[in-house]
Amino acid sequence: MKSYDVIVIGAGVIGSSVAFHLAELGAKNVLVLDRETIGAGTTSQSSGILRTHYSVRENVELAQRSWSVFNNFASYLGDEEASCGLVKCGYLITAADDDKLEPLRGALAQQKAQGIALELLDAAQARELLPIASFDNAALIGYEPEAGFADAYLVATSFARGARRRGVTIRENVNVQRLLIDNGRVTGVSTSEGDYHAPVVISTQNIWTPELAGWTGVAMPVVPERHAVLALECDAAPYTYSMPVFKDLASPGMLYCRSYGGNQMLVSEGIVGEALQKSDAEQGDIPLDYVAEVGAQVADRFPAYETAGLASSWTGVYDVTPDWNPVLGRVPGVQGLIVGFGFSGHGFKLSPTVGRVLAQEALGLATDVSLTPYELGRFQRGALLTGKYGLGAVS
Ligand SMILES: NCCCC(=O)O
Repeated sequence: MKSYDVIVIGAGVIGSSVAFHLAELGAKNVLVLDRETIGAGTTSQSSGILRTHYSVRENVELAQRSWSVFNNFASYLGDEEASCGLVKCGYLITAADDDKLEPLRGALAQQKAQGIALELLDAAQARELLPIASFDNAALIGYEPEAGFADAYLVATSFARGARRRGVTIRENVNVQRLLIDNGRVTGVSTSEGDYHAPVVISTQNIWTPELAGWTGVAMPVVPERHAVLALECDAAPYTYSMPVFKDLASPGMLYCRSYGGNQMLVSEGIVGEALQKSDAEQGDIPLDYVAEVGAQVADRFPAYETAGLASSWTGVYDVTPDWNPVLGRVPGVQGLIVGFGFSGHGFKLSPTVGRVLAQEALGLATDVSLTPYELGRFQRGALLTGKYGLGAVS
């Protein structure tokens, strides 16, 4: 079987980004393997939100660097046909006078100190941007103009195309069945179509990372968690593309919303979801009670949505770690193995930079940002990266 310099497992948005950056940084002989097709797993379920708002300082930097890629996507890829489907509508976040207020104030100040363009708005200014919402209970409102949303599937396929054009081999519908390890060092992978050899393997297996734990005997703290997304339609108050993405820390479910299709509202809760026994990106049931519960929260903030209809709904599965932040870097005890997993529902917005730093690490180059805060050992050391709003996909 053929030998490669680096093998990447998984061609979702993270794996495709890793592959692109490996080639861009000069790797000549790279193989990517995916059990299905490029971007077909959890990537295609992403809500696509792009923001640099985080309460964890390290995440702000990953998101900030990534935003500049999304904002110049075609030139970054050197492909004038490439598009990430960016809708640059900005990001509005609010808290009421409750336990989220001071964490929000702190996160906004920290973002500002990190050079993020940010404005503090009063309710009237917020209503100019998002006239379908009421801001009666808003004690603090932050606005990030350089933010919005994009299409994660388009990004994954564009990175994959860029990787292929630079000589990377991407093989779809190939299932990796185990790692080949000799004397504590990776030597390749065994797959449904035979063995492939490489001294470096990068796993971007997302919700399938528990398989890697089984192959290596190294604990990988990650749980697949299902989340539901609703698309609501309200003729009296369409959520247009010019209206910002909105994060409502004052709602019980810490809702996030954005325009969907230019007139509907995509909405979901930003809290802990349904843990699954088995990794599986299949669609799950969305109980009517859940729709009613989220609908009531939406109507509290968007009064006209009291009479909104449910246009569509779907589920997405997150690879959730104990602190809702990713694990990036080498796996102690298995030389040559690098991982990127545990994105906990906010990996898309970080994907360009994560792909680049994992590629840098694999090639023995200095990484643009330190991977130390994200290393696997943080869970044992108790150096968690938990966000200040608690568990959920804000971090
Ligand atoms: N997967 C949901 C991400 C929501 C957010 O970026 O706030």
